[in-house]
Amino acid sequence: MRRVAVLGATGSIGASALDVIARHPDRLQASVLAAGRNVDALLELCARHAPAHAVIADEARFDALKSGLAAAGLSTQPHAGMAAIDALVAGDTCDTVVAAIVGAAGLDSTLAAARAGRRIALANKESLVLAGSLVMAAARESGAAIVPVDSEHNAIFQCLPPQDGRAARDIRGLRRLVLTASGGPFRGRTRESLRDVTPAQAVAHPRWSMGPKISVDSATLMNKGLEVIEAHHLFGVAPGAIDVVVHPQSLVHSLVEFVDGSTLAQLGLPDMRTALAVGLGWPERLESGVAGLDLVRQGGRLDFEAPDLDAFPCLRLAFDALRAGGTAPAVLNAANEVAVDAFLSGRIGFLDIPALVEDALAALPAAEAGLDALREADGRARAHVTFAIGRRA
Ligand SMILES: NC(=O)C1=CN([C@@H]2O[C@H](COP(=O)(O)OP(=O)(O)OC[C@H]3O[C@@H](n4cnc5c(N)ncnc54)[C@H](OP(=O)(O)O)[C@@H]3O)[C@@H](O)[C@H]2O)C=CC1
Ligand SMILES: CC(=O)[C@@H](O)[C@H](O)COP(=O)(O)O
Ligand SMILES: [Mn+2]
Repeated sequence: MRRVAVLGATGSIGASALDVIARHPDRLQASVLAAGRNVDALLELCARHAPAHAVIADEARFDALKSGLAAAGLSTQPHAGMAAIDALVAGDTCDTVVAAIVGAAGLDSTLAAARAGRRIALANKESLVLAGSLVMAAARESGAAIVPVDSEHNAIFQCLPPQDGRAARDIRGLRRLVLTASGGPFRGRTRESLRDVTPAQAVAHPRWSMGPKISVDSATLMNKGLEVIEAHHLFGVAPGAIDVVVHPQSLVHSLVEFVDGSTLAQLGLPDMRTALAVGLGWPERLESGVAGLDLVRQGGRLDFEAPDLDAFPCLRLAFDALRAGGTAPAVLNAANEVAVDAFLSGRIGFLDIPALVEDALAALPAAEAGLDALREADGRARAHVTFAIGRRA
């Protein structure tokens, strides 16, 4: 029996992970559920999955969690605070961790899981963007297997022969990785036409149902930029050997090209339960609830086009940050998180997102990247963008 800690249980990935887990009561058990602030949703999940532990990151909500569990007659142990999540992940409560907290807030628990040698089904791409070298080094040292569940990286993981259950690195004969991008809700639009788009329009992803932050990232193409950096760390591939192609149907989840001219791809319906079944079951294949792919019924065509870096400069900014190295990806990520939050709450416009990220990267030059320096760069980028937004108001 694999005991699984689902971090970000109340979110979109959390729901997909718990759906797959519930299909395999003989093999998988949700032993820890962790959420940020949504106590009611967490209590509902506890009633359905009966985990041994439940954590709410917002400490002010501990009493609500505790009394809710007691009122429901559940024996689940309540905890509060981010440190409690890290301690549970590192302790004897689980052997597998679904890392699905959104944003840089997921870094500490991902690192805790990597240091503790857990099998990690990794959705929280921001932890790799912020501190990829450190997370990967910690996993190598402890023996933790990282199985990427971000759909593109999961596709590449399936196309490459995994090494000891880990994402393959230093792959002989590899020419390049090709990440597919849906193009988001604004594919085909000019930069100028994006000036007044609303948060509701930006989160209306054409193919995937996801949380608000990653949906906006898909709309700006920052999601693909973050994924390029994620792929660099997971698979040890240089930025010049990672390409992005827009594929609006989101059926080809990514491709791997070899020096002999072969290209391997993984295809499937756009449903994250497939990637999570791979992450939770590997090397076994688990039934996920996702139907097979009928290419004729899906419209009978697969389209591909180049990304428009003029309308969507975030992808270029991410490549620039990866090439600059050091603290630059941490600055990119933190600036983007603050800008996306401001966009979602109506304080800035859509085109301000790339402008603010570019400004932060220019203002905070890349420095050497130890964990303390990365945290400091993250904090300085947040302060810089928050100040810049305040000045505009
Ligand atoms: N959704 C998808 O299909 C995909 C997502 N990903 C990645 O997976 C991650 C999660 O995305 P998604 O599920 O869409 O996001 P959601 O917004 O749907 O969910 C986010 C989850 O994180 C929790 N959370 C937020 N802050 C904290 C915190 N400080 N401590 C603990 N938990 C916290 C939220 O809890 P609460 O709501 O209770 O506050 C919620 O459970 C992101 O990194 C994203 O990039 C990658 C590929 C695909
Ligand atoms: C499901 C998943 O992995 C998302 O990261 C998805 O890729 C977002 O779609 P975009 O290709 O539009 O960024
Ligand atoms: Mn993805």
